[in-house]
Amino acid sequence: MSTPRSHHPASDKAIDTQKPKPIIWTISGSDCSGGAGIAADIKTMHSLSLSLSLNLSQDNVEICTLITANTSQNSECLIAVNPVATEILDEQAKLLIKDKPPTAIKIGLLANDHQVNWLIELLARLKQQDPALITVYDPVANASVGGKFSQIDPVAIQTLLPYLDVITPNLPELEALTCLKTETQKDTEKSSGNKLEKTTEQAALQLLYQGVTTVVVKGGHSNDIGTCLDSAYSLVENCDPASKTQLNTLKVSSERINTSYSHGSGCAFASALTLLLAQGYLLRDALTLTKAFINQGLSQNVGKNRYYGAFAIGGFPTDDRYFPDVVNSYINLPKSGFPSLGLGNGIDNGLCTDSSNKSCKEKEEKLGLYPVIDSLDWLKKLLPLELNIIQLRLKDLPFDEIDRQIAQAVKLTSNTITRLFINDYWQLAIKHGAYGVHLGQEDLADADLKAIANAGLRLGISTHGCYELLLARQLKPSYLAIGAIFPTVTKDMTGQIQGIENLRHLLTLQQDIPIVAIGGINLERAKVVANTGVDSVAVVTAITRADDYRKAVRALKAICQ
Ligand SMILES: Cc1ncc(COP(=O)(O)OP(=O)(O)O)c(N)n1
Ligand SMILES: Cc1ncsc1CCOP(=O)(O)O
Ligand SMILES: [Mg+2]
Repeated sequence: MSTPRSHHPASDKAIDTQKPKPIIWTISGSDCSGGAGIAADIKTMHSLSLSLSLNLSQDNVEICTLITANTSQNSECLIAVNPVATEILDEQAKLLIKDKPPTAIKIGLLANDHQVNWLIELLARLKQQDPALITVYDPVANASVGGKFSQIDPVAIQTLLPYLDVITPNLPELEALTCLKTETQKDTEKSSGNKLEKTTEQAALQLLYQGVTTVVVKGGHSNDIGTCLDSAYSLVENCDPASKTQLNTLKVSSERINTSYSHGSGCAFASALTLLLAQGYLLRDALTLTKAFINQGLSQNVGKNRYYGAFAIGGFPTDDRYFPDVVNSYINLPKSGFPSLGLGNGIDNGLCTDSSNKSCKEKEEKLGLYPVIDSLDWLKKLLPLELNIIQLRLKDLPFDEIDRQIAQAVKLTSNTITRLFINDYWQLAIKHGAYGVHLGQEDLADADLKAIANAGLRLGISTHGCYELLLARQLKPSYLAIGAIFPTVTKDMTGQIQGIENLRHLLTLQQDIPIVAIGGINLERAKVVANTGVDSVAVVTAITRADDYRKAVRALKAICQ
């Protein structure tokens, strides 16, 4: 499965227009009432794709349909399935392969074993031709309105698993696929939450060992009436099946939305996930956005007196209230978060100890330009240019030298208006009393966040997409960085290029935390980035490789103010 977002060219306009248009096949049943199946798939993918682009006229997906069954159902009952012959499906697939080869395939209702066997052959062929093909299977077994869709032999499904990137069972479907009991057991008092979760995890593991790459378990049918937890499980690459830490788990949880208008929400879930993966979102972000999309649809029907009970398909979710909580494993979290940067709110920015120094006490409106530099030489050159913030990002130096340079940098910036952030070395930042620390996602795992907060240091955190942003937001940091906005020569950011549209979407989740944009930002791109409303623009080479760094700083400062 290819998950990284594609590299975007320089300008905003080019970013809007030059994304490859994915072709998505949906192999699913038709619901004559239009709420689920193929109809839900088409509506979901077009609606998401149209609203994904800020330029609303651009529908960035091509959808082809292979209908497996013509079902007779409405919002109250399912009375017939009527499978389509595999000869017809095969004829259609052969035609489509010629001029519309798929980027991704969303699979829904499979009506019988013949169809499963046909699909296995088809996927084997297509995956051989294009190993990047994304396949997502929603193993619909029962209709939400009651009634069984198919009597497929579980062994046939097991043979299908190696050709699937993602399978999206709800808890009853997971039980049916694995013969393991999960959280749907009514017996909640006897079994602790943890024990139940283990069983779900074990069931997911079983499917992973049978060959599917990722199992996304939808928690809608769990006994927990307060929350709804969706989890994605995949194996750590090259893991030893005997080892105990072999699972990668992502969990997103939301308050449960009580509505009976959910007909078609499973199809919408798998379709949204397929579209987002085909658009290049990483699994963690595709999962988070899909959950937000589903919450948005379910919320729209709460308390309304509608005559038909279908899930409401909206656009790309941008409203914070629909986004789930990312379940974190942070321990030792400081309760009240980290100090603010004292921007334009009358709060002392904490930089000045000399009360006679007037300029030092001034409050800025915006953080503005944020140079990230790798030496004391650069710090000395930039300090006279009166920047609100600078980061010292030292790499590949002996520890003693890093210690010495950080101590010196703190001295040089004391009693200036410049906030000095130290990258990575949080202990040395505390030791020498720096203004703040910048940490990446991996750095966070080893950092003592309480010690940083207790020492009164500010904290900036790198994020790359909505999952990490929601995760980092829980720490109440002093700022959040989003990157890389564009491809950059400074650091390998393969698969993490956000683009301007995604930056705009992410800004809707910032709450009151200042946002710093970083990665591949030069003078020309800085205008587009600043126009999104970010609080700060961080750059390395736009300054360090400029012909005239003073001129570059002046120009960038003017854009970013
Ligand atoms: C402002 C800002 N944003 C992002 C980064 C990257 O930090 P990190 O992910 O920890 O990577 P390294 O810089 O350590 O390579 C940053 N330094 N500053
Ligand atoms: C450190 C870092 N983190 C994300 S992108 C990046 C490098 C930014 O450098 P440049 O401004 O030269 O693209
Ligand atoms: Mg780091």
